Amino acid sequence: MQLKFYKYQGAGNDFVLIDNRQAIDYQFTKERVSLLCDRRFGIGADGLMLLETLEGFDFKMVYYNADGNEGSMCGNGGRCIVAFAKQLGIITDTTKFLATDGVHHAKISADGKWVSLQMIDVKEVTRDGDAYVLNTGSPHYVRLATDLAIKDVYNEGYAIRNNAAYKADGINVNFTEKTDVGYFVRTFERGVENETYACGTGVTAVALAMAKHNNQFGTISTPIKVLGGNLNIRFDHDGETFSNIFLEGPADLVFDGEITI
Ligand SMILES: N[C@H](CCC[C@H](N)C(=O)O)C(=O)O
Repeated sequence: MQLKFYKYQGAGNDFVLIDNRQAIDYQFTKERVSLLCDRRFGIGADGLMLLETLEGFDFKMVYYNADGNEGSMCGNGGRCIVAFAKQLGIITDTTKFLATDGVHHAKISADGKWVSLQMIDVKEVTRDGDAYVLNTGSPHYVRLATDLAIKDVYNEGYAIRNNAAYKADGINVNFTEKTDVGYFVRTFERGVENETYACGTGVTAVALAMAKHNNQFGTISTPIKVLGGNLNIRFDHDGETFSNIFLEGPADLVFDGEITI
């Protein structure tokens, strides 16, 4: 059978999107998803998403990591699926959808290429040595770094993701460095098991962790540069809770096609 797919990217974090409103008679097993996401044997992507119908919501987002495991929340994927919903004519400029971590609201520009996505509130930020650990829909480790442009993110990220504390459940590892206007971030992603060009829940985690690190309170806006582009995080911090968190950035359709499955 032929599977119609759409390939999107948000700041270089790329995804296969499938319109599953008609509930395709096909099991998206771990093996099948990892093959579809394989850059040599398949379409190639950091993750795969199904857009499904759900009463009370514009749609439901089902997210799989490139290794085929059903993942936790994906921020850039969330932004891309909002752009996909607009392209399909399901939404116009605002939306409410359900993802694995709960309800998300988002806004999309008239040209469909810029998405502001509300993320879940965050209350708990813990420490692991000099790093910060928090869950922004997915679990993240955030550590300040120097000379980030030439850092060995793959090997250092791999070592942290696979150490005794994180090996079983995995974690996404973010390294960050201050820039003139905000932060530069590079991320080793669980489920891709490699560095990606951007990670939405990861840059969100960095923005929150740095607000805590720098004792910043009130309404904060943090521009973040990643390998694949630029993102912005807006949020409120009252000293205990991070709320009204918005991840903002580009989302683009790259191509669409059909693949024999
Ligand atoms: N790329 C994603 C993160 C996917 C989450 C995944 N790597 C996991 O924790 O299972 C993002 O933009 O937030």
